[in-house]
Amino acid sequence: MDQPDPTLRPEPRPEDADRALRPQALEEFIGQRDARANLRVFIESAKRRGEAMDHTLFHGPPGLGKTTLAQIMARELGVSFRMTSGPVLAKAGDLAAILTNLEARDVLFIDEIHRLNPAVEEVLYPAMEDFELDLVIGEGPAARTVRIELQPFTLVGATTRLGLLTTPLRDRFGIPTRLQFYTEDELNEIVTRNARKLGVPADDAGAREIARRSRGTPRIAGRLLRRVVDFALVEGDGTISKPLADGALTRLGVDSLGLDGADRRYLTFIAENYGGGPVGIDTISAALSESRDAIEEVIEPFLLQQGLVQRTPRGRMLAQKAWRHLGLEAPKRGDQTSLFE
Ligand SMILES: Nc1ncnc2c1ncn2[C@@H]1O[C@H](COP(=O)(O)OP(=O)(O)OP(=O)(O)O)[C@@H](O)[C@H]1O
Ligand SMILES: [Mg+2]
Repeated sequence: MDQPDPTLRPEPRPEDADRALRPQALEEFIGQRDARANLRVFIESAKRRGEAMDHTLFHGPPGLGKTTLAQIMARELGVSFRMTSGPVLAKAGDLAAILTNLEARDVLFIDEIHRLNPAVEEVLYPAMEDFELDLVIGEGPAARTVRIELQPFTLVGATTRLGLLTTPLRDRFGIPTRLQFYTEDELNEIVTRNARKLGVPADDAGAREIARRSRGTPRIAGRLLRRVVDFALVEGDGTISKPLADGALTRLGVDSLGLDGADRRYLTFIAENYGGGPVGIDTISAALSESRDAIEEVIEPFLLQQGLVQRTPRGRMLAQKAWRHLGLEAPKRGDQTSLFE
């Protein structure tokens, strides 16, 4: 089975040379209006009080700006940014070493926080709540606990899977923030600005074409822009117009809704093998050779948001819009059809 083109997936890739394009200040960060407005207040308040800002949890699909916002928070708070991730913190001691090295009000960013080892998570609770660390030293009857005071700090967690967080951990975040897919207008602004930064200007229709086909995701917009820039420089006149963007994106296999090969395989499978569903996630996962996690975290959120697919208790179902997009005729289901229009 053909593998999805990694360029078009929202997960981070090593070749993401997007540091130059990453917004550095809250002011430069486009979109996520509500989250941004709230963060501005909480950051300003923490600064006026001279205290560490409350622990903040960013959740939402990959590539929407969780890491970027965490970095911006540290910069706006004027503190250091320390970064680690759930899978990297294997032992309680790993986390303890990081926590004891934090300075007052620092931001500690834990990416993929839903993948913390339970023993490490135990250490995190008192650290988040009381800025204290209970360390067990030694083993067996000689074991004893020492309590270490920590500097007050801000934990910023990020996860694509809020549902996998334990309740005690979730409850310890004062500021839970859900990131949303970006609108076409917001992505248009991001693409226009980034094209200018890359020295290859885009006219409005050109930028909009890239925005429309970026799956609501700035990371994908950044990647598609870089590829379109290549076409503009080599086969075009060094600027991005709609025909140029359209031609480049079509050659990259990005369709008019921004769906890539994996998305289309998912939709086509349900259409052709299950008459539009319902079909269970495990069946889809086995048939497409994609992990269930990848389907739930990466493929489905955008298809659900676009109203192409519905989640029902009996499984996934295609909506009318998906049939239209695939250019297929939806089977007649009697009175059920209207439910999924
Ligand atoms: N609001 C924005 N404006 C401009 N660029 C953005 C914005 N949000 C994100 N980006 C860009 O999109 C890319 C992905 O952002 P980021 O790494 O913060 O996503 P993420 O949510 O942490 O993803 P993951 O879940 O995979 O870790 C970065 O290159 C960043 O520069
Ligand atoms: Mg990230």
